[in-house]
Amino acid sequence: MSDIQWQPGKEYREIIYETYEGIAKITINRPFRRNAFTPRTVMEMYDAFSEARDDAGIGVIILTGANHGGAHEDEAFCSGGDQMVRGNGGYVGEDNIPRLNVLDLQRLIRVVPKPVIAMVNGYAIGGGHVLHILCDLSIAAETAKFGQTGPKVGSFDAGYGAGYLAAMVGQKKAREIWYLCRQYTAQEALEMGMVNKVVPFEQLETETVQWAKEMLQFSPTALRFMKASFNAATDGLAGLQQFAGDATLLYYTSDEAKEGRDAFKEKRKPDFSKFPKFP
Ligand SMILES: CC(C)(COP(=O)(O)OP(=O)(O)OC[C@H]1O[C@@H](n2cnc3c(N)ncnc32)[C@H](O)[C@@H]1OP(=O)(O)O)[C@@H](O)C(=O)NCCC(=O)NCCSC(=O)CCC(=O)c1ccccc1C(=O)O
Repeated sequence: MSDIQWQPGKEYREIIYETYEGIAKITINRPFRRNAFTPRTVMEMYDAFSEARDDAGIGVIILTGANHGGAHEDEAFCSGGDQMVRGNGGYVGEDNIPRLNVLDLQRLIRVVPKPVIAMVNGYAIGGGHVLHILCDLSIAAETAKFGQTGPKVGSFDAGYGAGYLAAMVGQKKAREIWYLCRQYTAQEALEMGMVNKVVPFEQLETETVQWAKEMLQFSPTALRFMKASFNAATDGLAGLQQFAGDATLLYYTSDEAKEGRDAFKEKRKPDFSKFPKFP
């Protein structure tokens, strides 16, 4: 898709993890099923996002789908849960336990304190559509298609897939998307505010990496707080917890907080008198 020299990272079975100059790229690699996810795919994505989160050299994460080598119109970002492994109580993996573990991944994409870009190379459908919605930014190929299928296949996402989508595109449009199970073009997704930019398929990766590089020039702490503050506005107490956690992290790095810690360790009374009481 581009001539960017991605470096291979940790190895997985159903996804690919690569890095390039501060950017991590996570690619769902099940093109024969339009990149539908199994419990294993989701566990691997969870692990890869955690890997990118813990790596202090990584500032931006890209999520995308593997191409299967057909016409661009056939490519997929992700077609949601793999219906072939859907059992009674969720999606069944090799351990025979039925799971809806994509919900854990949704939370992680929200709370990972680095911008996540959905590089939508083709179909973003069902649970795959929800994943792109949850990413901080979405860059789409002109040929990408968007939509929910829940009511058609006996499923629904009444969490982020409904409420956060409605916050993004408006109540009427979100209801249309879910009630009618239609597919929308990349241009329509752009007009609805679900996508930041649409480019020809051939330029998708170069454009996405360019957006990542622009953000990498900026203060990671400022970007972290902006992400947390956008989440706090929509995620209730869980959003506030994330924002509060970031504030605590920043506070831990201050001499004022260190005085409290050091006084405890040195078995003395803390002296906070020297710290300014800002207006
Ligand atoms: C994506 C399509 C529109 C692509 O169409 P097309 O290019 O014509 O390709 P096909 O010939 O249909 O597909 C090629 C090949 O892939 C198989 N396949 C495609 N999608 C899936 C899938 N999701 N699961 C299993 N297999 C799939 C297809 O059968 C073909 O295989 P062959 O062997 O070659 O025949 C189109 O494929 C399509 O519409 N796919 C289905 C989309 C869909 O309905 N997805 C499921 C939605 S429900 C969901 O994702 C639940 C997610 C979830 O876990 C969840 C749980 C709880 C709360 C929230 C969620 C959440 O939503 O995240």
